[in-house]
Amino acid sequence: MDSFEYRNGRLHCEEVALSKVAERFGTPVYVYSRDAIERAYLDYAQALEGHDALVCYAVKANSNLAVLNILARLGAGFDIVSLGELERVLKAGGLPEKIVFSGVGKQAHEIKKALGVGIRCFNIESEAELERVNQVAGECGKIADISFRVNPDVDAGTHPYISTGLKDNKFGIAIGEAERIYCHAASLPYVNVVGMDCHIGSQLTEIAPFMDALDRLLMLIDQLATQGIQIHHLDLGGGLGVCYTDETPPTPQTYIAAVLEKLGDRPLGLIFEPGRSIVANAGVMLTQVEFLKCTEHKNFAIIDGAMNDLIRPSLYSAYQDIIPVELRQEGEVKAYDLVGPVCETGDFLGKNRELNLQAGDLLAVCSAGAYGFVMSSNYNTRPRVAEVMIDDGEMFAVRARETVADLMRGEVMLPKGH
Ligand SMILES: Cc1ncc(COP(=O)(O)O)c(C=O)c1O
Ligand SMILES: N[C@@H](CCCC[NH3+])C(=O)O
Repeated sequence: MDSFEYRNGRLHCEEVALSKVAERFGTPVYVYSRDAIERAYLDYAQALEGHDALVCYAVKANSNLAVLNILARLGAGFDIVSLGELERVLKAGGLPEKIVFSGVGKQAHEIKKALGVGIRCFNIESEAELERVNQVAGECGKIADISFRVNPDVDAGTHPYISTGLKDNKFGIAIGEAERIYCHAASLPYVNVVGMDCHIGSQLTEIAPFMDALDRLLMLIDQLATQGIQIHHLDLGGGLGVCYTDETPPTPQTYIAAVLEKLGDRPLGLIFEPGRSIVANAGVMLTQVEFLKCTEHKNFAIIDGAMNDLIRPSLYSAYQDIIPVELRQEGEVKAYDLVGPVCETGDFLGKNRELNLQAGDLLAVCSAGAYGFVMSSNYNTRPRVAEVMIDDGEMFAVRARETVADLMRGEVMLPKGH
């Protein structure tokens, strides 16, 4: 979290004191650093310089238009999984020819729109989906460039809920069936086989699983060549982990160097789809302590942020650092469970955290730039929070806080007499 540091005991995002952000926009609020996003993207782009390669940011990690626009201006491509994400990327200035479309359940209208704007490639995840893409493309009078997401059956060594490359997972086509399915695709009139992709899971902290998957895919690519099927690009998905607490994931440079070494002089284009490693540590969520509730058994700090604002701790038991926005000299450090106002026992952002707290204190939940706001909900009729971008010492509201009226928009009561 290089962009977030204490200056004279006050947590800053670059030159901006986070207490000022809370004062102006209220809490809870997500705060992102443009500089951190750019540096994380450039780590990938620079490591790939001189190669036929594209970095397609995984929009699902953080789809705020300002985030997408910052990346589009740097020339990034995008990995999307829905029509909504496609519309966002186009609105943010992303180029269709740099978009890859992933996901297990692409609907006909989504495929049609993506074909219409001319995306680069459909990452197909099943034979049924292949048939659908072929049919829709035929109806539109187009030929769709496709890749198959191959499930290499490797253990990514990550949390089971975010592991995707095992044969029990719903994602991709089984590696054992890939040759047959590729041959079938090659016989269809409205698809053009151009690539192969995989994504074995998220928050990987070792290179080995990526390399295992790569070995298996390269063998498959060679096997397909003997059938006359040429693979032009290999898309290795996302998945590179970040440091939430004490993890030491490989840097993009180390990971990419290992990939390039293994590829040698094969004439293969490369695509990466990083999400978390671009935005996680470029953001925090600020929350305020409402009450302290201390008993002889337990100390609770009841905060205004909840599981609906940031669900990772409740959903995956994920650990994210929670640190004070202003360091306090007086008072006493105690172990607190940091719990929100939502009516669920599972509503916590952190447990057993050693903190020196008073009601009214501001806290920053760290590494919240990825899978934070995007996974938030309106549970308990809680409006989704604001998002703020820090750029060059200035704060910009890049998403306004929802109002309760926003939440009721579109709802109607039954008419009288019913
Ligand atoms: C197909 C695909 N690509 C890319 C990503 C982004 O992954 P990460 O945020 O771990 O880089 C995901 C999510 O895990 C995904 O499912
Ligand atoms: N949402 C997950 C990661 C899933 C990645 C989606 N393919 C997380 O918060 O860690």
